[in-house]
Amino acid sequence: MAHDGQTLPAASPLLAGLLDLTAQALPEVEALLHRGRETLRTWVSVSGKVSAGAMETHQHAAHVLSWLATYTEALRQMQAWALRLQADGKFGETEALILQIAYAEYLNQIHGGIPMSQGEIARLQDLDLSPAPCGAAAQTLMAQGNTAAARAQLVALMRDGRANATFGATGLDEELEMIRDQFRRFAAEQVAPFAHEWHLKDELIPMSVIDQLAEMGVFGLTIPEAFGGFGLSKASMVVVSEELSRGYIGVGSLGTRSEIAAELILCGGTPEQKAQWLPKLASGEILPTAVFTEPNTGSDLGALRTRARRDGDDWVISGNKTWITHAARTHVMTVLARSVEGTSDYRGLSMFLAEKTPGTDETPFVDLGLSGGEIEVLGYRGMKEYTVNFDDFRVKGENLLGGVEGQGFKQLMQTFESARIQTAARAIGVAQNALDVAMGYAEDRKQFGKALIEFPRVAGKLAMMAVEIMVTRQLTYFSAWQKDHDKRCDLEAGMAKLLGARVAWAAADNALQIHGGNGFALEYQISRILCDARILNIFEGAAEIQAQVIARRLLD
Ligand SMILES: Cc1cc2nc3c(=O)[nH]c(=O)nc-3n(C[C@H](O)[C@H](O)[C@H](O)COP(=O)(O)OP(=O)(O)OC[C@H]3O[C@@H](n4cnc5c(N)ncnc54)[C@H](O)[C@@H]3O)c2cc1C
Repeated sequence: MAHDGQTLPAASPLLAGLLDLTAQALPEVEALLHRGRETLRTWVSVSGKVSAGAMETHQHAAHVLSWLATYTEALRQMQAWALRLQADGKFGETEALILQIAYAEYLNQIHGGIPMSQGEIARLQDLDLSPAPCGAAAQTLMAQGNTAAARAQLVALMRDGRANATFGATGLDEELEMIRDQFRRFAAEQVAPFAHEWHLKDELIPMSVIDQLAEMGVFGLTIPEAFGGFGLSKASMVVVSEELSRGYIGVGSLGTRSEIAAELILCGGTPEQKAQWLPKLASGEILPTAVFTEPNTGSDLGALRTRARRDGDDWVISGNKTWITHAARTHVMTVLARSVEGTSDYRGLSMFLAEKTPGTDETPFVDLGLSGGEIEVLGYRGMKEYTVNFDDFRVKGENLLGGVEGQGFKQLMQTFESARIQTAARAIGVAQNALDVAMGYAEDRKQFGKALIEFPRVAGKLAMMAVEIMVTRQLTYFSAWQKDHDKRCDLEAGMAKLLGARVAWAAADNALQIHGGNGFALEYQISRILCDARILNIFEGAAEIQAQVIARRLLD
């Protein structure tokens, strides 16, 4: 039944006039953000410009601002989602409870402290914003929105709706939901039953799975039709990544490298490079890998030291790279290396499309000038990570991306929006996977004569997972929508990734807690999901770097 936010049965935990309350609370948060931004601006400005040194001195405050901005955007998108659903007659009780709990919880956290990580709380006083005035609507939401009764009712509805793909309508159109169904079925049948064994045995995802994904068009989803792709939206890429990651993060991440390589070539490649590489990337005939990080250079990529020098028509690359995912099977490496003599910053970097002979698990590297080995890891297995050493490794002259030197860092930055949206989608998938298994366990396991899900502390965890998953979804879908409409979305994509990583980790940790001792047993899937969730805060811009980038953009 559609819920109009005005009329309610007497015993409902829903607040009367919910959409009016949220509409009134939102501008207050926006005003708070505005004040915080101006405060930070005065702290970090030197001669009217943002000073990098001052930003570092005030790093904690800057990151508080980033989290405040992320929560503000999340609440804005939740309101927009609710209004769209209401207009379509789809704003039911589940969606209303999710909106209400999200607003209540995030408003309370904004005023009481936002967890940036477990031990680091973003407080308004860090931006000289305390005490913040709060209107009647916000006060009502904060006091009566996220109640035990609201969480219990949401979980009751979730139990009734377990067959549904998502808890609460996503607000996406029918075509995207059909894509979701297709990939959800695939993940449930071909991925989820095997993922834990691949993880425990540290095996590469079978090529048969990759071949099926290629047939389903995963690698060419967003590549234009003119280059052999499907030319679909980034929103479709989000839905596919969500559902594949819900089966297993390794499978949901197979497309990441293709997405990065395709974006690099689409944005920065010559017409010949586009014609040569894009159709093969789209079909999955070639699997790319991203080769950026070095043992001494991770977050500060601009400082990397791997060298590329001209030798006749060719380039010759020397240096050590690390943490290269799926490096064994790859056919082409997008390598960031320093080609401009006498430089030590991002301006001297160039991007190369370095061809590699695909290796095997036993012999990952067979080409002359290329060596390396597997890095054993906690989670995010299935593609494996490798050190890759270049020792006078030859790359054809025509494989310098765009045919111009010194553009590599800029070219890479152009891929950040898509890569971060895709990583946020992976985080949603992992969080949803955690919720799925936790809910199943909490239904089946009995203590004190009842199913665990009957206990408020257990149900409350499940409710908060569902709420935060929807919040991250809406932020991610918004970023994808912006991207699909040619609007700049680095800020929103960064926020979605930042929040998504925290939400996935919290969901996995709480899901493990619901499993009690069994959650600690390798045999149970949740042990894997916890390890898989942990990576999301590290790669594609570590949480601290993401917050730094967001803060810097907020001051533009
Ligand atoms: C499983 C896995 C897969 C990966 N796959 C790939 C891949 O395919 N290709 C590739 O090129 N790379 C890959 N990476 C590398 C990944 O991108 C880096 O690990 C990441 O960029 C962080 O770099 P780092 O590990 O060197 O950490 P560091 O840069 O050393 O950072 C360590 C910590 O310090 C913090 N920190 C650093 N600088 C600052 C600052 N200025 N202010 C505040 N805090 C700061 C960071 O946020 C982090 O918490 C992968 C990594 C992992 C673990």
